[in-house]
Amino acid sequence: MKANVLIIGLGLIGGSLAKALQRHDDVHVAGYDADPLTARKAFKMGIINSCPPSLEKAASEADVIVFATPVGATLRLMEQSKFWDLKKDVILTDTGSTKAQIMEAAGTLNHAFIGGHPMAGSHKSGVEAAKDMLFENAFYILTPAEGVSTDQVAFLEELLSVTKANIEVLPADEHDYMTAIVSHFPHLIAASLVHQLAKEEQYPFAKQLAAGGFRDITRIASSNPEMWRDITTQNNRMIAHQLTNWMAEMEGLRNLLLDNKPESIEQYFQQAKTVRDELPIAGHGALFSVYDLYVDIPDVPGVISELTGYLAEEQISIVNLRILETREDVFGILVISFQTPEDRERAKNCISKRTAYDTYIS
Ligand SMILES: NC(=O)c1ccc[n+]([C@@H]2O[C@H](COP(=O)([O-])OP(=O)(O)OC[C@H]3O[C@@H](n4cnc5c(N)ncnc54)[C@H](O)[C@@H]3O)[C@@H](O)[C@H]2O)c1
Ligand SMILES: O=C(O)C(=O)C[C@]1(C(=O)O)C=C[C@@H](O)C=C1
Repeated sequence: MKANVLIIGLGLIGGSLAKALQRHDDVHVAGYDADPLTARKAFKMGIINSCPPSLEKAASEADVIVFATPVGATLRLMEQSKFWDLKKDVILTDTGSTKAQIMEAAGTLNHAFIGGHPMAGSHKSGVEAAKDMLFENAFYILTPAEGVSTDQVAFLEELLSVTKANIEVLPADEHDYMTAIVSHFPHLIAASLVHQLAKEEQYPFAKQLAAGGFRDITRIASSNPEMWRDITTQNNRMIAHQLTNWMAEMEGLRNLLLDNKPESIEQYFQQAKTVRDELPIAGHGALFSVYDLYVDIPDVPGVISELTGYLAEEQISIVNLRILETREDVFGILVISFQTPEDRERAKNCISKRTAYDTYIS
């Protein structure tokens, strides 16, 4: 496909998208950042093909404009874009973690706007953290504004296909409700746990003891505060709704603690483990589904590398591997996950052809 793309904001997400777009033969990626040093760095790193000094001029030459800025800045840029001399059929899109306010603003624009949100990221920010494979296998949500044609959505989908993300169209309010559950509210919990540790005065040594568990659950508290300020203020109602649910959950948990019945406490953890273990594999995004193949393998060294070697020879990509600790109710012990049902079918045939191991689809 042929297109001039302008990415505004060349941090983790804009930089990663620019890198992925380099996979197209005929797509020119221009990059702009409020920080000129970032734009020059992105150009030197080969992430973008040009770094025009004038935002307005670059915008007027673009077929697609991507706002990859914190969502507060995106709203301001969308407002400014009303004064840009844009091509009539330009497509505007964004990468923001919130969608409702962005789509409300999109309704005031005179050009096609398709909201976007790749459900993948990191606590790291900046162009140095950009990765061309960041969005692979993650969901990439699109929220087309009213009046946007299916051809325009299809064009954007084709442009984004090189990210290898799973593109899904969703209404903005549903997007914001669900991301409040799986992304925005958990961010507040992570930050609050860190605050609770910071306030500990009786035993300051507790900070030194913070090991795997605390670090795992609070990793995201190290993210860019400006980005999370904007996400939180734009989606505050949905997040507050989750907080209300959480407080009720905590009240129940307090009663569980005060009752101190071992069976009830174990059951609470068991139920959480069951739900957590059954979540679609979180390859990159939280809303990501995979296709599992169960393989009954003997307990001898080298079996896993043998199997993955056969799959590699037949160019079948694996998304995840795990070993089940129980054989109850499942036939296999090694679970290999694939991105598509077709890959799983090819893998099943490959393993059946080249080994004596039984394979099952649950
Ligand atoms: N970080 C994540 O995990 C993640 C995941 C998915 C989506 N998002 C969303 O993508 C967007 C970008 O996030 P990021 O992680 O890349 O942030 P980032 O901090 O890594 O990069 C943002 C970039 O935008 C630039 N910028 C800020 N205001 C600007 C302006 N007015 N004009 C031009 N450039 C400006 C900054 O200089 C910076 O280079 C945000 O809206 C965020 O909500 C983030
Ligand atoms: O992995 C992380 O560090 C993230 O916080 C990524 C994460 C998320 O909450 O899952 C953060 C914000 C996004 O909009 C999408 C993805």
